[in-house]
Amino acid sequence: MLSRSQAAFRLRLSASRVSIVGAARLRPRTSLAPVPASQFHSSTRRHFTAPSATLRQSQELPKAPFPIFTTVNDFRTWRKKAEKEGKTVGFVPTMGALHDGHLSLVKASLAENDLTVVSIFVNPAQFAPTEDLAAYPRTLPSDIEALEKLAAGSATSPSSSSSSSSHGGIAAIFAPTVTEMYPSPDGKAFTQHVADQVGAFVEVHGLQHEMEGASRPTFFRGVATVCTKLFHIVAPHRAYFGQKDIQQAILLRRLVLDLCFAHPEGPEAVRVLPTSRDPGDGLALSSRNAYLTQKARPYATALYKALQAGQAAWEQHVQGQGQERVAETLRRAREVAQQEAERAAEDGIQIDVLYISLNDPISLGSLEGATGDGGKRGAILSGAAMIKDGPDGRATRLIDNVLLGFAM
Ligand SMILES: Nc1ncnc2c1ncn2[C@@H]1O[C@H](COP(=O)(O)OP(=O)(O)OP(=O)(O)O)[C@@H](O)[C@H]1O
Ligand SMILES: CC(C)(CO)[C@@H](O)C(=O)[O-]
Ligand code: BAL
Repeated sequence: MLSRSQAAFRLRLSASRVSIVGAARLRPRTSLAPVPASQFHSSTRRHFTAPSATLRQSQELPKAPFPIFTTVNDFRTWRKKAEKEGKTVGFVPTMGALHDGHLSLVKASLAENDLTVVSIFVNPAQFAPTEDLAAYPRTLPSDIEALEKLAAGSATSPSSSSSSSSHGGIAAIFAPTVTEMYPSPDGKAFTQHVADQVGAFVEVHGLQHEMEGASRPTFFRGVATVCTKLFHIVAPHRAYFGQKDIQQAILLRRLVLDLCFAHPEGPEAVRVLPTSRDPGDGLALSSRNAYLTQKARPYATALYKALQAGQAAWEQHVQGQGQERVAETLRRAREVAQQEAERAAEDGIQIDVLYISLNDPISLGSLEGATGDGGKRGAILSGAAMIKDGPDGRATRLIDNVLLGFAM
């Protein structure tokens, strides 16, 4: 948790204009329509104003007062300067399409660090070939705008001309290309087919196939791999993640512990912030919520309602035997999920609950039917659901969780 004293850094305002370092094909987008990952950006141009057609288009990008680096080398040059100046660096890895949940992580980083780096990279390695890599929202201009607004709100004093200086603490965006993150000396394009991949990949055994991992078997391999790369490149003192992706956070803490990462500085430096929710109905904010139709949106809270019902059962059964409490928690959550799915179906909205699971917060092992202490050190009640507007509608995959009897 952040202490007040840690939050007391004086943040500095930079008046410099946007500089997209190493960026070429950034293009303004006004909707969430899909853009192929390869089109997002490429290679080596050094200045925003370079006279290529694609760069001219990119002048419509909001004028951000922090640099946007697309190459590892350019980013490292900046990072070395920050190091020399003795600045602490907080890091918020994202896949873009920023919402208030992401911004809550940025705010936490601003409060604890001199400089904050945000990465925006839709990581192909964590998407199975059947998943939504191509359709994933890519909204760089509005992401920059959101960060700029946030920074302007938190700026407290004018900056120096230091090259690692920041605007309200937001110092840099790292938005690399796929080839920058997955270099290919043999010239082969990155493949999402794990069996055909060549090169170094990172796995966290025992944690990567539970819960979400059962439903997305190669997901955490992709996350651990990209976060290893990002941690090496950004070299943050602290990194910020959301509870919404609780398994990811737990697995990354274990990765940092087991592989002796110096940056972030140990598992506790992997900060986990509470899930930001829609203030109206509690739906967990998620970039994928943009896929929901207007008609489906009110039903998207089915999972959260189910988890809340499970949480209430957990709290009511404090005196029960471990297994009784576990069973009742799951029974209630699944019952409400079923009721919510039936209610949605009456209105033509299809909800498929992929799993509702109760797991140990350290081993991530399932507590269901287990002979252990039935959640004495707390439990994660989590789930995933597909929601579809009509039989031919596009499916939106939602996840959510509540923490029972422990905090991150
Ligand atoms: N509602 C939220 N509250 C707090 N943190 C969040 C929330 N949603 C996402 N995050 C965190 O933001 C970081 C980047 O997540 P990501 O860019 O994948 O966004 P997302 O909304 O989770 O997208 P997706 O639709 O892919 O699940 C992760 O650490 C994630 O846990
Ligand atoms: C951590 C992450 C940025 C890695 O791609 C992603 O899994 C996410 O956004 O949660
Ligand atoms: N935050 C989770 C990213 C993903 O679903 O790929």
